[in-house]
Amino acid sequence: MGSKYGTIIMGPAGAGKTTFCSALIQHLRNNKRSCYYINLDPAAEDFVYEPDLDIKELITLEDVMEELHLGPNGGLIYCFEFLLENLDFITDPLEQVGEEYLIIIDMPGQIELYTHVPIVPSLVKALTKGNLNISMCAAYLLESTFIVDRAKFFAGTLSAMSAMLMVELPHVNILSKMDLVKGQVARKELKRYIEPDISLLQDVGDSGLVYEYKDGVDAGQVEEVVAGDAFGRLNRAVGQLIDDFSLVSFLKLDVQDEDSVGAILSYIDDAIQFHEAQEPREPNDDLEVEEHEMG
Ligand SMILES: Nc1nc2c(ncn2[C@@H]2O[C@H](COP(=O)(O)OP(=O)(O)OP(=O)(O)O)[C@@H](O)[C@H]2O)c(=O)[nH]1
Repeated sequence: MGSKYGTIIMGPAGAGKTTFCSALIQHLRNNKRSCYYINLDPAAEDFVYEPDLDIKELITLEDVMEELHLGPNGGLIYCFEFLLENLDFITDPLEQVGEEYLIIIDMPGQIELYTHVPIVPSLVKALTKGNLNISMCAAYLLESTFIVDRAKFFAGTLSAMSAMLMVELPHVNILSKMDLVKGQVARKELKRYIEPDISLLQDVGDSGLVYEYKDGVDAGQVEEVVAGDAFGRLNRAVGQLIDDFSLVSFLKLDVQDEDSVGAILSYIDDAIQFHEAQEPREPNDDLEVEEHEMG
């Protein structure tokens, strides 16, 4: 079975997707592995590594907004609908990509593309089924700085869960920008976010406090949260939902640390079963197959 392997990098705007792609490409190069980098953000401009395939060669957000008088979000949806109508733009070049490559797809940050409209699910289906049959996982990034606001962190966790359910791929969830989480209290508390602990939400309701880790320093008690009963009940219900499904846990990413990038790559490799396919075949394997077919 010939196959192809890839990962689609998703997450909210500014979560560090493109930065992670660059770190991943660098790490793959250091380890003499090949990759095929695709940019699907029709507004992205600055890349450390030039993409092998860039949606801007097909359509740009700037042109769409100007010619069709659309805003940035409507324009982005249009760009993706256009891509879906011209899928050979992406499928044709991918036909040529060998199984030793890791295909990396860098997505835009508008999460409505995964959660509100079935655009990304349709794209994923086209890549993972049919001729291409790419073994693919999603890497979903959420900023670790979100932990300054627990409700925001859980909202982010919910959107990760929603994306998981929509795209139906194995998911690797990542807390990015770990270099910004400093200070002992922050590090200690972080464990409760890696496997989201719903009592964190309860704590907010009970104490009425949130903590700010400003520039990595614990700034302590900075804000009163008016946690009315209804808000508290909603938080608990959302927390319970996340807990019941036990779907979301996070890996920590520090892009400056090669080991951290390597660790995440090994989760991605496992999710897409990359290494199983790369194992060298014994010379006799082919013989056995032939004998079996003949017999
Ligand atoms: N300190 C720190 N900053 C980071 C890290 N990763 C990304 N950034 C910064 O965060 C900002 C956004 O990073 P990007 O990689 O462009 O994020 P993105 O998710 O691709 O953004 P969109 O494509 O706009 O959704 C940039 O200013 C980066 O320099 C990180 O690990 N640590």
